[in-house]
Amino acid sequence: MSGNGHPAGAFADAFAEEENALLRARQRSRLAGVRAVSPATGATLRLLAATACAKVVVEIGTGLGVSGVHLLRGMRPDGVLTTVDTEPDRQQLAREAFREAGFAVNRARCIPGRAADVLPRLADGGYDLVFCDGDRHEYMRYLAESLRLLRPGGLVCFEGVFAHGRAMDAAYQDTEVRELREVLRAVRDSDALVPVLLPTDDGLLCAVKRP
Ligand SMILES: C[S@@+](CC[C@H](N)C(=O)[O-])C[C@H]1O[C@@H](n2cnc3c(N)ncnc32)[C@H](O)[C@@H]1O
Repeated sequence: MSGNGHPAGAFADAFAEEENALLRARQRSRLAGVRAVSPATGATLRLLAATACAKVVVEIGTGLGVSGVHLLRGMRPDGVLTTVDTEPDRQQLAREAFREAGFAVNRARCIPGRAADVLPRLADGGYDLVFCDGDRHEYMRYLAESLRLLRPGGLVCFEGVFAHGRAMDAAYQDTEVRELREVLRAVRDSDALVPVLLPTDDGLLCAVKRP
């Protein structure tokens, strides 16, 4: 059963049929207690990276590399993934996953640190896709940075916006849920973005920056 507990989600995960390097990275994530994107979410990221012919992608929240392998699979063969995480030990294992998946070392640039410190150092308007899977409390900040980082026609994606069903249940009013609702509203209502909320696993909010 997939993370959202729906049989259709489990079917979509099985359809994604992950390779051995991904299965190993997923297993290492599980053992380390780090939540990785579901197979269907990974396949969605791969498709979006391919659709955008992505050459330069930013990921916030490297984890142990599951989403990174999916993104790299969809990107152009000369594309570079810049991936940020506060935990260098996790990034070391992510590098291992990229290597096992057959990607040359220069395809991924792992930057240790807090996204709020690292993102302002990245160049304006040059990125094809920004994938946000770091600190849920910082998603509004990631949105502002993404609008600056993305080229016209580039994509931003936020993982986990359902907060395991809490975001859509008015009974929940904790800070994280309120902040996620704020991101959902901001993306939906932005004149600069064309949004969609995909019900894969824990909710993947995506938007294209208007040219
Ligand atoms: C859900 S995991 C990422 C999983 C990964 N995207 C995958 O699917 O394999 C979230 C990661 O974000 C990192 N993180 C948390 N707060 C962060 C921050 N403020 N800046 C950068 N990374 C952060 C955590 O260390 C953790 O590895």
